[in-house]
Amino acid sequence: MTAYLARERQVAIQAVEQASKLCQAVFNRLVTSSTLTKKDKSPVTIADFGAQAVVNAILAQHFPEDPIVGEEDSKDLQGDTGREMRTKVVDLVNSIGERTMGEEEVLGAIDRGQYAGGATGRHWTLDPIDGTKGFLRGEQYAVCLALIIDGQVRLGVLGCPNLEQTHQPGSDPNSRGVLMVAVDGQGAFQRALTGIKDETRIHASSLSDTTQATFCESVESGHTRHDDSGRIGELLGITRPPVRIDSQCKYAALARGQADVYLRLPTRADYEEKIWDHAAGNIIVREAGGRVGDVTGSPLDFSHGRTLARNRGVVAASAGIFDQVVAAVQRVLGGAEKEE
Ligand SMILES: Nc1ncnc2c1ncn2[C@@H]1O[C@H](COP(=O)(O)OS(=O)(=O)O)[C@@H](OP(=O)(O)O)[C@H]1O
Ligand SMILES: [Mg+2]
Ligand SMILES: [Mg+2]
Ligand SMILES: [Mg+2]
Repeated sequence: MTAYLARERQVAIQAVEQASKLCQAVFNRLVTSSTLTKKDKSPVTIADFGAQAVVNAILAQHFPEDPIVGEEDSKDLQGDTGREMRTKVVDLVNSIGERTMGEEEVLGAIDRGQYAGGATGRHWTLDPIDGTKGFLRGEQYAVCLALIIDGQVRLGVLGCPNLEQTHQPGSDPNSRGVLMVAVDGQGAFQRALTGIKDETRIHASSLSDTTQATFCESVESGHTRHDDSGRIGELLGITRPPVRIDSQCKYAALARGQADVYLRLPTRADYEEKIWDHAAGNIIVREAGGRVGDVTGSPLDFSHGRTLARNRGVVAASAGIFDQVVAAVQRVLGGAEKEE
C-alpha cells in the first residue's frame, strides 16, 4: 500500500529542489556588491518569477487538474516594458530545467498561480521565495510549497538553501541547504537539499518552562512588533535574546527545536497574512509536535481564499508552552489595543 499523498510528496520535493537550485544560481550569478549598494532588487525579482515558473510547470505536468495559489503573476513580464526581465527569466528557467520552455509557456506557468483558493477541493500554495530581503542579504530565505485539501494543509515542503544542516551527528556546521517535509499524520523530516538525501525525523522542543525559551521573529520591524515581543518575553521570564530570521525558516527552526517560540504580531490592522507565507511551515511545525495559531491561539484557517482573513498574526510554539505564550500575547496586545 502506498502512503497517503506519497506521489504528491515526491513531486513537491522535486519541484522545491529545482526551484531552490535556480535561486542559488541567481544569487551566485547576479547578487554582487554593486547590486547591493544600489539596493537593486532585480536579482530577487528574476529568481522569484523563475522559481514560480519551475514549480508550477512541474505541478502542471504531474497534477494538471490542481489549481495553484502562487504569490507572483506575470503582469510585470508582459509587453515591451517587461521584455528585458522576461528574457532574463526565460533564459534562467532554461538554464536550470530539464526541458526547454518557450516564453509563452513560462508566462503561462507563472499565471497558473492565480487561483483564488477556498474551502473545497484541493489546491497548492506557493511562495517561490519567502524572505526576499533575506535572499538579497545572503541570509535565510525559503521556497515554500504546500497542498491544501478542503481547507486543511495536508503536505508542506520548505527548501532552505542557506539553513545550516543539523541532520547528521557530527555534520559540518558550515554545510548549508536543508529541505523539510511533512505530510499529515506522518511526522516532519529534514534532509540535505543536495547530495545524500536520507531523511531524519525532527521534533520541536519539549520545553515546559518558558524562562528557558528562545524566541524567533522577523528581521523586518514592518512584519512584526519587536517592542511588544520584548514585553511578552518579560512576562514569560525569557532572558535569552530573540533570534531574528527571515522567512519560513523561522518555522524550520522551531520544528527542529532550535527555537521555542515564533511570534508574528500584527503591525497594521488591515494586513491579512498570505496563505503562502504560512502553509508549509504550519504543517511542518505541527507534525514536529509544535502548535501554531493566531494571536488568540485559534488555529490558522486556510479556507478563506488567498489570505488568512479570519486570523490576526501568528503564534507558534512548542506544545508544552503554547498556551502560556498565547496568554502573554493576549495580555500585551490587549493592553496595547486599549491604549490606542
Ligand atoms: N505588514 C506586513 N506584516 C506581515 N507580513 C508582511 C507584511 N508585509 C509583507 N509581509 C510578508 O512578510 C513576508 C516575509 O516575512 P519574514 O518573516 O521573512 O520577514 S522578514 O524578512 O524576516 O522581516 C513577505 O514574504 P515575501 O514577499 O515572500 O518575502 C511578505 O509576504
Ligand atoms: Mg512570503
Ligand atoms: Mg515571496
Ligand atoms: Mg512578496
